[in-house]
Amino acid sequence: MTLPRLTAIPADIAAVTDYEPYARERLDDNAWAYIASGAGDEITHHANRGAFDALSLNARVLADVRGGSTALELFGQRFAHPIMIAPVAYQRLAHPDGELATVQAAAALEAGMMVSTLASCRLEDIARYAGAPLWFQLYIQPDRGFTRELVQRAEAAGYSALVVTVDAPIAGIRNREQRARFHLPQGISAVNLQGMRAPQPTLPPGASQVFDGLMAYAATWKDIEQLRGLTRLPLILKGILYPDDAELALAHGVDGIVVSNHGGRTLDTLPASLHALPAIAERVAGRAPLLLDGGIRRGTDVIKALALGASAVLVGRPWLYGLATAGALGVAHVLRLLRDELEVGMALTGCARLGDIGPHLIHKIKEI
Ligand SMILES: Cc1cc2nc3c(=O)[nH]c(=O)nc-3n(C[C@H](O)[C@H](O)[C@H](O)COP(=O)(O)O)c2cc1C
Ligand SMILES: CC(C)CC(=O)C(=O)O
Repeated sequence: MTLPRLTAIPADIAAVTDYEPYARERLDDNAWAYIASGAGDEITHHANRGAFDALSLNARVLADVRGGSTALELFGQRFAHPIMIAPVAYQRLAHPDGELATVQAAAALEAGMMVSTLASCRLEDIARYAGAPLWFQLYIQPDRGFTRELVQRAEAAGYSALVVTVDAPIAGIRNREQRARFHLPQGISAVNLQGMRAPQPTLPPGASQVFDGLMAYAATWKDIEQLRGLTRLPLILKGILYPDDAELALAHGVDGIVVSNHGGRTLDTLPASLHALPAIAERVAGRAPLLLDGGIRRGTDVIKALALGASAVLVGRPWLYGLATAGALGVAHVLRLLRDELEVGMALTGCARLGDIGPHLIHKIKEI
């Protein structure tokens, strides 16, 4: 038995993590296994949080922060704050209104939003509610002609950047999903992929199901080169953790990078995304904006990510739990909490602008 959605926010939801138990009571075991889980032993999923908790901030006192602002510009687009809605598949698993509720909350809170290729609502319907930049997250499909059409549909609907997720050419080993026998319930599907041909490679005897089957049509750098030629939209790669890949991305004309381990849902034991960020920031050296996701649960986490080289962050599960608990209201509240916490954190670290946040804010224990 699952509980009904809330229509008002109770006082005991004071931080975004307070939504998790509320969401659990409102989702069945099937949806919960998909939404909350990570890959394998969930080591990376937990490491994402641990990395933020292990860093301390330096306070700065008596700074004049009047007139301060969290605004920024990315790829020529203006954002009121650097907290974005990460692409998340099948949001109707969390709430019947799915992505339509999320985009309305994002619009109200002026949050940029990335819409998944695997959205459970039509990308054109979602775009109607956009209030801040809406970016399309692309999973390159085995049918490359269909992939091109999808990009053209997103462009025509007004999406203002293309975020190609490159870290999940095949699903990770999701044991929690397997144990719960996760399946998409009837009526929830990747509606934007309707009509696509799904080529089935015939495997010669002895061939590998993974290398020759599941990976037979996986994207490579060649596809990024082709996409670069296909679209004038800013092209961002999501799921880079290794500096050499960041370098390759730039060499292929990519405009931005999301440092991400997919919320710990692809390869378990990858490093925490926060730990991967400094080496990538060093290699990229300001040639393209970096975004980061994985484990952001507090405004202070946003400050830590920006201090280590990110320009903005993406948030996944927290607002999904808000969506499951109270629909658009819950998503909006999660965004509000994070933005308020960011402003308080900036004020207490003496930062009037995002540009004032830098490595000096990360506390280093002096060796004695
Ligand atoms: C239920 C769920 C579905 C996801 N679906 C997608 C997706 O379709 N495309 C994608 O690029 N990332 C997807 N992600 C990963 C998120 O975009 C993001 O990288 C991750 O959730 C960030 O970590 P966090 O949940 O700790 O904030 C998904 C994450 C979750 C939790
Ligand atoms: C099919 C999956 C790879 C979709 C996804 O991105 C996720 O569940 O994290």
